[in-house]
Amino acid sequence: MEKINNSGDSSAANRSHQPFDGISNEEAESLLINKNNCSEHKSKEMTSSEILLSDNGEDDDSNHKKGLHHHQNQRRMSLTSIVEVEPPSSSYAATRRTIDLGHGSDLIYIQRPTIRVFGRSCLQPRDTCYVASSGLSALVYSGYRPDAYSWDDFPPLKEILDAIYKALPGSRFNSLLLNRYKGANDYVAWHADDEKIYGPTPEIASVSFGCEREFVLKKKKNEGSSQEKTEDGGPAKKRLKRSNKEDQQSLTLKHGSLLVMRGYTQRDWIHSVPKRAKAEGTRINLTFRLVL
Ligand SMILES: O=C(O)CCC(=O)C(=O)O
Ligand SMILES: [Fe+2]
Repeated sequence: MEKINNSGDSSAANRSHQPFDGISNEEAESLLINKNNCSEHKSKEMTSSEILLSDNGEDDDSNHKKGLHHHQNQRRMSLTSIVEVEPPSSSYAATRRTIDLGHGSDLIYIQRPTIRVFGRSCLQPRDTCYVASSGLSALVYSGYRPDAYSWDDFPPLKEILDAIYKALPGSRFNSLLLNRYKGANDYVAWHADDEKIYGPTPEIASVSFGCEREFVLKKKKNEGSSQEKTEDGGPAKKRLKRSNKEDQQSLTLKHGSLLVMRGYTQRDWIHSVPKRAKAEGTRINLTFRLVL
């Protein structure tokens, strides 16, 4: 992610944008926030206990000091318990430095993980968290390899997954990338989720909570698209430079919505959630994926 990948063809892809009824109010509330359209209602800033997992470590190390606060007997975990989970140990170690000043003084410095964009190292412009079944191939994107949390730590995620299965019979997902957009300036840059671990036609189920945001798709620019190939698979026609309406799609992803990207969407299209000045509230997005 965070990368522009212009490789691949450009055949049309299956997309759907449907109301996602699978999540009860209670469920949504336990996961979130503010159901208002944030451009109409200024959202209250989330308190620290409401903030979903952040791997940025930029505030302090209090979450880590508090240690695990799993309320395992609780049917639904509150956001508080989701927040106060220690990150998986190796990424934690990689981004945390202790400096012993001697004589009983020390410093702890926690670096927010960086990604690489156009060869440059930068901070992710949103917070992320990766949850995956054990034993799967590692996810690596933009030079960043997040460690995976366990599903068992977050019962609400399993319930959301069950609701997705009801909406999408026959689907299967074993991993999840969570994105938290804290406000107008958080975004995800143009990219395709075309990592090999997802296979050639990944199905990605994307559930949104909180502030609605625009989701934009753009057809990849490469020649040799499947649409442009001749029936016998011969050379593609030269592509016209100007883009037309069919080359772009834009959807508003509302609170509680489910968007499914399927078929060759990742091969042939790139997508983004751009910065939007009016999107003042926090948005949580969960993308369920199948690592093959
Ligand atoms: O937040 C969204 O709706 C999209 C997130 C996304 O594209 C991703 O996680 O790969
Ligand atoms: Fe994506």
